[in-house]
Amino acid sequence: MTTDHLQENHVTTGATVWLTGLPSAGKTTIAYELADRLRAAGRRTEVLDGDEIREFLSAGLGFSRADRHTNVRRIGFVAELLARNGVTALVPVIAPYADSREAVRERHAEHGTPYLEIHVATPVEVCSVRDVKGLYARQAAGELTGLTGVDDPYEEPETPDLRIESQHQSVRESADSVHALLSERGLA
Ligand SMILES: Nc1ncnc2c1ncn2[C@@H]1O[C@H](COP(=O)(O)OS(=O)(=O)O)[C@@H](OP(=O)(O)O)[C@H]1O
Ligand SMILES: Nc1ncnc2c1ncn2[C@@H]1O[C@H](COP(=O)(O)OP(=O)(O)O)[C@@H](O)[C@H]1O
Repeated sequence: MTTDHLQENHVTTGATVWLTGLPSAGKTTIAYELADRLRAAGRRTEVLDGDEIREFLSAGLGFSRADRHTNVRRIGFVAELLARNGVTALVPVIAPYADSREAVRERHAEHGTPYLEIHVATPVEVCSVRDVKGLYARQAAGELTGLTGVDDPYEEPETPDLRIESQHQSVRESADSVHALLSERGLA
């Protein structure tokens, strides 16, 4: 018996798509828009939402460098497991430190699992106006410290697979560009 029928018009390879960027950059919005499309096309897809992960898998972790590193590595571990088993894992998580992102990339490489890094590169000036969760306002009011991109580091990816300037695009266009990249790589 051959497995040719599995290959015909049907992508069976999973992948991790990590959307990194500042709070309010557009990571979550793009991830859910893309998830809808991939599911409509019959792909198995999961969004590993940062807030949900922090409620369950990473309960108790804060926003220190060490805690963020632990959080990102845990999420990377789960994403790789999903991706290795045919799921497209979409990860809208800040991941502010280059070494944490590199650890996740290496883990995927060790297992031969496809990994794409998307930098949602919306400038802090735009993010702070969007301020979806009111974090920038709280930081400005002195009610919060250690906000990524304001008074906590964000190490920009130097060579992402794709950079999105969401301030110049609609949500649809941003999701299109990630979808196109997945298709180009034979992953959608
Ligand atoms: N101090 C500080 N800095 C940054 N972000 C903060 C902070 N406090 C709370 N939040 C909210 O938590 C979300 C970031 O957590 P993540 O698990 O996605 O990111 S990471 O651990 O920093 O990689 C992040 O979600 P997004 O806004 O979707 O990026 C914030 O809503
Ligand atoms: N091209 C775009 N891509 C993604 N979000 C956009 C875009 N243009 C405007 N937005 C808006 O920016 C906000 C981004 O919020 P969110 O996705 O929660 O950000 P993050 O997950 O990065 O914190 C949403 O209100 C969304 O509608």
